[in-house]
Amino acid sequence: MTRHDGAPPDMTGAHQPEDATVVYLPATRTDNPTTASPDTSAPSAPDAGTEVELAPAREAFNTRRLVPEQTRERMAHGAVVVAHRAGPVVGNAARGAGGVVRDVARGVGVVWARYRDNHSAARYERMMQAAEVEGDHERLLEWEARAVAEKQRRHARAMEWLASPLKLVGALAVGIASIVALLLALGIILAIGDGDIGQVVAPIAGVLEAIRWAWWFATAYGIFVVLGATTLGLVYLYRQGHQPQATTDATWAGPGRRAEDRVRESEPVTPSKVVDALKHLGNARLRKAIEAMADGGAGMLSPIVLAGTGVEVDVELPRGTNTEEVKAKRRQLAENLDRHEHEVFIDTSSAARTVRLWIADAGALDEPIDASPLVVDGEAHASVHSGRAPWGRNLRNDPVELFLWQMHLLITGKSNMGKTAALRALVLWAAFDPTTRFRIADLKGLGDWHMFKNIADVLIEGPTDAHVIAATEMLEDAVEEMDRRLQGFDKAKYPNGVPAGLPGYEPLFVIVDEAQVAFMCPALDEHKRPYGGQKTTSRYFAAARKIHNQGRAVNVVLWQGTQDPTDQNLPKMVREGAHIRASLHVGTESQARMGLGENAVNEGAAPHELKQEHKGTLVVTGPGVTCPPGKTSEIVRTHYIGGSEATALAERAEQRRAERPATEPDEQRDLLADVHTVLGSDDHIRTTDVVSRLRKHAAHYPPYQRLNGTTLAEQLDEHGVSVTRRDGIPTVYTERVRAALAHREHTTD
Ligand SMILES: Nc1ncnc2c1ncn2[C@@H]1O[C@H](COP(=O)(O)OP(=O)(O)OP(=O)(O)O)[C@@H](O)[C@H]1O
Repeated sequence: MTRHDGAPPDMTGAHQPEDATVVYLPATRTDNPTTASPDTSAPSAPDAGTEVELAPAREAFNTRRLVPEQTRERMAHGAVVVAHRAGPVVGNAARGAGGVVRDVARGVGVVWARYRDNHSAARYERMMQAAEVEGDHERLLEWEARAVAEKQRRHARAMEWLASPLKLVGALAVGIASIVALLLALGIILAIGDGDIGQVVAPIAGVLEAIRWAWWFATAYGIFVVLGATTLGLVYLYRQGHQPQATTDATWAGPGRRAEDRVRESEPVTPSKVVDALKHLGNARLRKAIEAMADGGAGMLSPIVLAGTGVEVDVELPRGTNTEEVKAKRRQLAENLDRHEHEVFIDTSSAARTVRLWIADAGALDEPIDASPLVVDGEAHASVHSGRAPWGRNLRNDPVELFLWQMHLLITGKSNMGKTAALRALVLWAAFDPTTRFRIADLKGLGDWHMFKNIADVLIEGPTDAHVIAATEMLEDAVEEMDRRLQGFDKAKYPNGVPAGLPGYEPLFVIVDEAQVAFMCPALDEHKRPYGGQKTTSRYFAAARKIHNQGRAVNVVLWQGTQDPTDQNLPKMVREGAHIRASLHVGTESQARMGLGENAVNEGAAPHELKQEHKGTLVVTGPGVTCPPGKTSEIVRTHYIGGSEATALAERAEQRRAERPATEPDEQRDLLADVHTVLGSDDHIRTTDVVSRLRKHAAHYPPYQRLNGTTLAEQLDEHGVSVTRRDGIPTVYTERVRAALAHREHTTD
């Protein structure tokens, strides 16, 4: 427990004579007692303050000497309150009158500001500004919608007012006519009853008399009524201006402060502050239990320790309260600690009935983190089998590295939160391992993955159905490769499974960014099977499932990045198939559950509580992730590797891969002859089917393993075989291959 330096010994209460009843209080009034610094509350010299009795505060002091900070803050508060109350007693009359006038004037300001607030869009503007500053876009949109609705309501009311004078005159005329008729009817009844015709107008005369009297009263005594009403009004204004909120509430007094003008104060997190924040969580049982503690709650806390860009403290909750109650009040707790909600994390500690609070330094999470070691280290090496990919830093600022060997991966998040960058950072690292192979489909196609053009065996870039079809075929080819590996595996020789570095079993990463595009693709193949969708007939879905089920053991893994997960664009079976699951900011808790799984969210993972402005910050869970003790997920602020840095890294990775000792056979195969062989008795076959037959035909010939439909078409073209579309699908015709072979034979003879 730390103490504020420089606190005079008598302020702790320990050295004060027990009969002392006087302390010195600062003369300066502090408007915000909770933020009064210890120095202002701690009197240093008698002449600096006003002498007043403070027995109750002193008593409180003695009972809380174990928490000096807390006590001193309370003293500060007490001092302010007492000094404030003592003001009128010690002040002179002139100062008192001046104060009253000031308070009345301030009251006018308060009432006017309140009126304006209630009758203009000012409140909405203010809330929108606050939401914007906090980056809370959902709240911003909500207030925007409310502002529009309010403007419409006002407009409708103004239009009603325009039509109202006519209506008012009409209503008045009808009202007067009805009253006159009523009075006449009454007069007639009286006249009949009394047998006196003069009574007919008597009720009307009575009413006129009453009006005359009221006029006389108003002219004779109206001045008193006016004086009385004015006095009441002034008293009301004085009370409004006199309330402390009049000076502290920026919205209703003085010129309005814009939310962004407010400087955020990163006050140190002291034990007293934490206890006070817990006490004011709005949980009566917790408050009462803290108040009943002899040490004022200090015993609940572990020492507050520095933890990365914030501090960490364990709180052992009193009996009768539970950790869930505190976790549910995260926003309140954060605000009590002068932090944003996203700057406070509450975990259940391994100790019973104990929560672990991590409280960021105010604004610290908005700062970018350092560059990736991959960028900084010019000599970067990687081994997916034994190494870990540097990804970012956790909230405690410790490096986070992922173990990726034989791991399927899924990254989800709202658009533009950094999903591609986070996924690409891992792929870039893996590319530094020369044994790795990549097949990449970027279903956005804006060049985010273009730097892999010389590294990946397959690179598909684009968002159309044709690109989805190519991506699906890429997955299906990977399934074939997986099957080949499974069937060709020598179980007798390798009883412990595929060893690292086994030729033909190189780590193959099948990567699909923007995978939601594939699931949502409506295209059908010639057999009316859909490429997209979530049914077992869906080709993309089926291939993804197969890789998830069996790929890991033979080093074929699927890494997918997908936007805004839903059951439609990310079917349950596919998301559950990933070993490592990461989520950047998503809109709702149910999306967080889709991204990370039920368990992780049940145990506290909350990517939906990340903020929109925290790009690149994600929650990750899975076996390849090192999590804090007792936790199943970790919050990571990922290193950002931008496009040009990624390009430079990819070039370096290319060089490293080129330095790899040649393991490829010197064998040179005859493409034209091989294509002719695999075409067999077919007249024509789709280009991608030719590729897959070639891969099978010469399974250990790397150039065929790297082929795709486009590169095959290019190479066949060099041999004089043109690939043309049949029903929109690139197709190889046997006749053309045969003709090219004949032509070659003829020309070489
Ligand atoms: N780790 C990071 N730190 C800081 N900023 C980042 C980080 N990652 C991404 N960004 C910012 O977010 C922007 C979007 O990144 P990225 O393209 O990776 O997002 P995305 O989620 O893949 O978007 P979309 O789904 O719309 O394609 C980047 O241009 C960059 O400005």
